[in-house]
Amino acid sequence: MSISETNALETWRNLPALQQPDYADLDQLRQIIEVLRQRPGLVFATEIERLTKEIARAGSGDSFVLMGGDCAETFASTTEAQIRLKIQTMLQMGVVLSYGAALPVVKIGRIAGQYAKPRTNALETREGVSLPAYRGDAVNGIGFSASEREADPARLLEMYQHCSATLNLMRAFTKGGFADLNLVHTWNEGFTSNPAYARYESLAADIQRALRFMVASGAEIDGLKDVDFYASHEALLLEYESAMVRKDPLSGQLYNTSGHFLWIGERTRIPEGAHVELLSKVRNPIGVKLGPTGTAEDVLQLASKLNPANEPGKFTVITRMGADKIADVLPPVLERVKAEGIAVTWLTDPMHGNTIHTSSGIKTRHFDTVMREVEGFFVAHRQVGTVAGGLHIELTGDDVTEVLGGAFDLNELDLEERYESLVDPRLNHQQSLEMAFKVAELL
Ligand SMILES: O=C[C@H](O)[C@H](O)COP(=O)(O)O
Ligand SMILES: C=C(OP(=O)(O)O)C(=O)O
Ligand SMILES: [Mn+2]
Repeated sequence: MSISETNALETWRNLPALQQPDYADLDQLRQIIEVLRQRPGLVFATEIERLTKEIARAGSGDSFVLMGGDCAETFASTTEAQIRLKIQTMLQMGVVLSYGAALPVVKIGRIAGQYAKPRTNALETREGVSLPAYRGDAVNGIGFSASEREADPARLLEMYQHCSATLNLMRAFTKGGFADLNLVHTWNEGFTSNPAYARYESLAADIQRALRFMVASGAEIDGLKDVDFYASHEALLLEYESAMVRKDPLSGQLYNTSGHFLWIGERTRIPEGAHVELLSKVRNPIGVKLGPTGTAEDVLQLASKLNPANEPGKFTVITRMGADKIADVLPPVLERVKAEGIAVTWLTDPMHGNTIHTSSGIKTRHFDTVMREVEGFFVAHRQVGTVAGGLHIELTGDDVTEVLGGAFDLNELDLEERYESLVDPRLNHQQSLEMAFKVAELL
């Protein structure tokens, strides 16, 4: 990029930037940012443009978006097994949703970049000692010591490497034959065998019968051998996100190559803030979270900054209002946005408005409450005549015990068994599949 193009990207620096790390060594930060600027982009313009078109289709009801993954990826979880199980879970959910609802499913991981977290409190206090809160592996360490909690710019480069390794595996899994629909029955391998998977097995058997029938009828089914799987994360760390912007040599347009889809969180989505400013400069499809205090006016202002041309697929709103509030808060927002003719693809995040703490202080959510928000989302859209475009959830492919309820009816004691998330509780593999079956019914 030329100097003037780089400067035009820097306007965010003059605006309020919330939730940024407090780096002690700014020289080191600048050096690392320079290195990142020289690194190859992680994702590519053609993939990003294809995703925008796919999200536009979801916005008009011709497909459905499934966006999911960890609340916070960690460097330690960049293992083949963990990445594979996460992708496998998403692929399985995609099959359940698309076969169940007869709709194509656009699969987008919260993956290969989801390493930075906004926090409610800047400090964490334990036994009278206060230290900076953990803000994700991209910023500092989870250990409760002053040195671990110090924001370290070198972690940005480390994150780039983890993203790159994750994307490499993701591309191999989804383009290298693993995602072949003919192998749909094998996707349960690696998960502990238990009766709750019977429903998936029987769906897989149906699909294979259908495929055999298609082959016998002479149909071309090569397209089933690989899938498009996209990467998304919250674009929180402005230094990193701006360092990953590249000019596409073919079109001359700017893309944030840190991920295909980027969203701005509930805490940082101020229309005149730095996050919106930076992301308004790139071609990527952009999402914003909208919590219970969000208004139609917020959506309209954000749309005019992030999608001034009103291009379908470019602007997504991810509502996370809480199961008890969605019925009151969402319909008026949908009415007004519809009346103004603004192109929005609407997703539901039924996790973040429904976080609770158990009596022993564990952060969790209940599967039934989460499902109630999903139902409220479908009801609101049906009522207003807008399109419920997809689902945004926190999940893992591992058999963790972080969310209450589900087919095994996990209780508060179970949460102590296998709680691994460093920030928010995730649906485990079986709860994720269960949700996919339930959402397929709603569709
Ligand atoms: O993932 C979302 C937020 O980072 C998270 O919910 C904030 O959690 P906190 O309230 O524990 O800071
Ligand atoms: C921080 C998150 O959500 P929100 O901005 O909606 O609170 C998240 O998705 O992890
Ligand atoms: Mn979260």
